[in-house]
Amino acid sequence: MDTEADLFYRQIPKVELHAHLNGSVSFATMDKLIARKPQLNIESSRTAIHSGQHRTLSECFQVFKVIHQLVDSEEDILMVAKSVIEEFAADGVKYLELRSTPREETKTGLSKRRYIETVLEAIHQCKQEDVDIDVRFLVAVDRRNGPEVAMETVKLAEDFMSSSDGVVVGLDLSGDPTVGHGKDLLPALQRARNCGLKLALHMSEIPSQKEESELLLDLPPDRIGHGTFLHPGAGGSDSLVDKVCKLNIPLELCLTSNVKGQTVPSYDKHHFQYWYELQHPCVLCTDDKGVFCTDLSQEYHLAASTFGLTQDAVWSLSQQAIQCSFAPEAVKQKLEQRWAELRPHVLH
Ligand SMILES: CNc1ncnc2c1ncn2[C@@H]1O[C@H](COP(=O)(O)O)[C@@H](O)[C@H]1O
Ligand SMILES: [Zn+2]
Repeated sequence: MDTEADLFYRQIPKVELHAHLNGSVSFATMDKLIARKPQLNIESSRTAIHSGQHRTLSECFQVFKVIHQLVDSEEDILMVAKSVIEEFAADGVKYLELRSTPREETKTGLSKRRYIETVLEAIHQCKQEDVDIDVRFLVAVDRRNGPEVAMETVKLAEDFMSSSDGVVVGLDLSGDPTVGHGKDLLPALQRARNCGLKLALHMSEIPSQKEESELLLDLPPDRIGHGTFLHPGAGGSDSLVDKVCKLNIPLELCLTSNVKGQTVPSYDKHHFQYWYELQHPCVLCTDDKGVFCTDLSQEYHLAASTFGLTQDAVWSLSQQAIQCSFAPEAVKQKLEQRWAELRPHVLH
């Protein structure tokens, strides 16, 4: 273990822009949830993919189903959200955009509105407790649930955008990419865009989504999640790459998630290299730090060691992420200032 290098990656201030709440639950929190619900008889080995292990992407979605059984009440969501925020802060994340799919649970009387309110309450409590991190929220649309639910979710997000004091900033499109087609969700996404919600869309996470990505890019999104198969070398096209470049749409890249989920064969084949060489804005993210057993420091470390990035380059990468966030300009400026102050303490 190279502990000095580990320290460097932990010490750099970081911005996390792609983190699914229920995929980010740590082992420690998972153990608490399992102990709360012994009747479910769930083993902790079913809620995470450990080092060296791989799963197909569809197996990853089975893992989320298990986690959703464990997180099904206001009490659970509050605990999970608070712990996840504290863990990101402890890892040196200064600005976090958390995303989550509002769920209704008849068993516990949870409504989608209460779901979002509870996440916002967790964010509020962390702020009150002076946890050193600025947290915003993206309401997530699970593509599997179809156009009506997507529209209903957008309307909820709209309500919260105006009532949450700037905490709800955007909309995420995620869920199993093999299910449904983005064209059916365009009216909902268009509406979200028109009312001022920022769009962070999972795109081309699997090879068969070329046509869908063309359509989604015409919205256009404000950020792209993964984009693994956009470029010609991966079966995408020049036209897709040209659109992304012309519109300068940042990519959220999640190395461990893609390798463990087997959409990328190995770290050195990750599309980070392609886009980084084009000098396109790339933001390293964790996706699901709990499920994939990682954290943001580790993702920076992995990118640096795989692609030979200098400490200066790593610093620039983390700093550039500020401008890719959905934070208001004043917050971005404060973060830039923070980075400038910390630089001499971290870079030698
Ligand atoms: C691995 N790649 C991925 N691709 C697509 N969607 C993903 C994902 N990882 C997570 N999610 C989405 O996030 C949900 C879990 O968090 P929340 O319950 O919303 O907090 C999953 O059910 C899925 O919809
Ligand atoms: Zn994701």
